[in-house]
Amino acid sequence: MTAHPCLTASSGSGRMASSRLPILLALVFSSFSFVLPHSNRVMWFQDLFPPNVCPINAKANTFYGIMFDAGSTGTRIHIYTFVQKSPESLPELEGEIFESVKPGLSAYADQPEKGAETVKRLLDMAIDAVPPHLWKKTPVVLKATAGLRLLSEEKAQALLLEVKEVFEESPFLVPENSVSIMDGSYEGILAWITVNFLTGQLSGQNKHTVGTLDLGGASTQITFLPRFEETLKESPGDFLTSFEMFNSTYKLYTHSYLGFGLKAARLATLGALNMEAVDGQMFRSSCLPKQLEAEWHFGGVKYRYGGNKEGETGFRPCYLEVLKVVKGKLHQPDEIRGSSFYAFSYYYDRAVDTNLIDYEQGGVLEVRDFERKAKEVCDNMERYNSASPFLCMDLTYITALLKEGFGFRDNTLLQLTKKVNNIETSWTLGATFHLLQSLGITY
Ligand SMILES: Nc1nc2c(ncn2[C@@H]2O[C@H](COP(=O)(O)OP(=O)(O)O)[C@@H](O)[C@H]2O)c(=O)[nH]1
Ligand SMILES: [Ca+2]
Repeated sequence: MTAHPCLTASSGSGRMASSRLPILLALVFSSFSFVLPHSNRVMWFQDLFPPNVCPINAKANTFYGIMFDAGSTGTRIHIYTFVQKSPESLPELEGEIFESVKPGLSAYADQPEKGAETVKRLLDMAIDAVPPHLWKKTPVVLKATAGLRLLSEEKAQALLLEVKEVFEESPFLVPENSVSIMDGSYEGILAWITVNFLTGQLSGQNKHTVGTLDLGGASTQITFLPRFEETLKESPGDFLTSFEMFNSTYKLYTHSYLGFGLKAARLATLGALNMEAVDGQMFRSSCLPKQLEAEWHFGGVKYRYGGNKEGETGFRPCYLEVLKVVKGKLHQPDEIRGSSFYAFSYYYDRAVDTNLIDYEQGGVLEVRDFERKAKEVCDNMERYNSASPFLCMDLTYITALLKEGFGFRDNTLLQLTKKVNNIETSWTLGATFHLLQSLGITY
């Protein structure tokens, strides 16, 4: 059978996600208020590539936005497709093409050109996905997060400069400030916008927004819309930010804790975070299998680590080690104790790794579920068959971060979500809305 031309045109390894399921996501670009009309439309060829993202089938009313997430552990491209069916109707978010590469840009701190090359390879996917006559109208932006925040200014800027060159050489629209390090508070706000938009909470009268928890490699964010006056009064000033989008102003509680991402926390637990010259030093922990001795590369630095050969291992000593990393270091808003949160990134990944949730479906957990798994893994470390020697440490850190860091209760509910209506729950969608808004792009 001959492959459909659409498949040939977009045959990269990219995955196309379409918001084809009952909800079609519509947005009003003029006012940027978003509505969620219902549709049971079945798209032609929908399981492979919906026609609207196939260049050969692209309709005149399709437009695109390209957002790169330069995270500490990987670089990802999100190519969003919007469709306006008639001049009177509202443009709709139609789908997303998503692809990622590892490691992240910060691993190329001393080879900025090589780092930029990884961005170029991802951008080539957009050349296939966006029809040529729309290239000039399609904005491309890269925002870096904690990995680059932790590099020296000089090294980070060298990387960003090389990426900027890649963008300038591409046929896409390169807005001012298209390559930058994102402020941590935006990371939380934009992820909150994404999740609440995708779950339909930003439209209509009865807005019941949900808080979001993102656990990256190098930093972690918590964001929610405070309901109680107390929270506004008791929070440090820089934890509260007003943000305007979709014709509403949201006064959000948000904070990004740099150095509290899962991988940075491993280094902190090992006592190796921010060590300038590691020089073959061995870092040991009771959270690792006793006999383990290995090497680990993070942010372009090599670390040697191992288990407590002679000493204790297991959940209790591990928890005490990890506690030192989080105890008293995070602000604890009372209001969150009883509420439920959407959680993604490494919360999701580690819950999948330990069969707490299904990879495709996600699920709802209580904070104590992470603790139960941490005990199970840490107290059976020699027998537990895990892909990563850090599984005990990671689960213990997640438990301590949630309970002792943020102050959640054992029974606080966490909605573990990777995708909503087939769109990745990432700050990148919120950032794309913001970008299109600032560029005044309407069809
Ligand atoms: N759901 C979702 N998770 C993502 C996406 N991109 C990265 N992640 C997760 O983010 C985590 C890595 O964090 P990363 O962004 O590299 O580090 P950061 O710079 O500290 O935020 C891993 O758990 C990834 O699975 C995405 O588009 N969607
Ligand atoms: Ca991230």
